[in-house]
Amino acid sequence: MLFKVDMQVNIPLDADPAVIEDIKREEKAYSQALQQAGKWRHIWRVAGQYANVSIFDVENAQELHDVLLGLPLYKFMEIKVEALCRHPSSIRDDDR
Ligand SMILES: O=C(O)CC1=CCC(=O)O1
Repeated sequence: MLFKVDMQVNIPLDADPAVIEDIKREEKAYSQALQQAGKWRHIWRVAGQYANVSIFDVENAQELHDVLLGLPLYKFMEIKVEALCRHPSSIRDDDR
């Protein structure tokens, strides 16, 4: 199943910069491993915001839930999820 996920990151102003840098490093590794596995299909920065728009390709909503709760930055995020389905005009074979 494909899902569009909007992630807005809100780091508290009083957070320890060294701790946050560690979490961001973990976040990058976590995200890139899921991208390599084909689960996190796309990630784009939203211009002008500390936010991204991502497309996930997972088995079901439970798997997406588990992936999102595992994000190292999860506790600093506002997350919005929308389920996607194939558009009748799509020419892509891998859209489901
Ligand atoms: O910077 C972000 O948008 C948060 C994030 C998600 C995956 C990643 O590597 O950074």
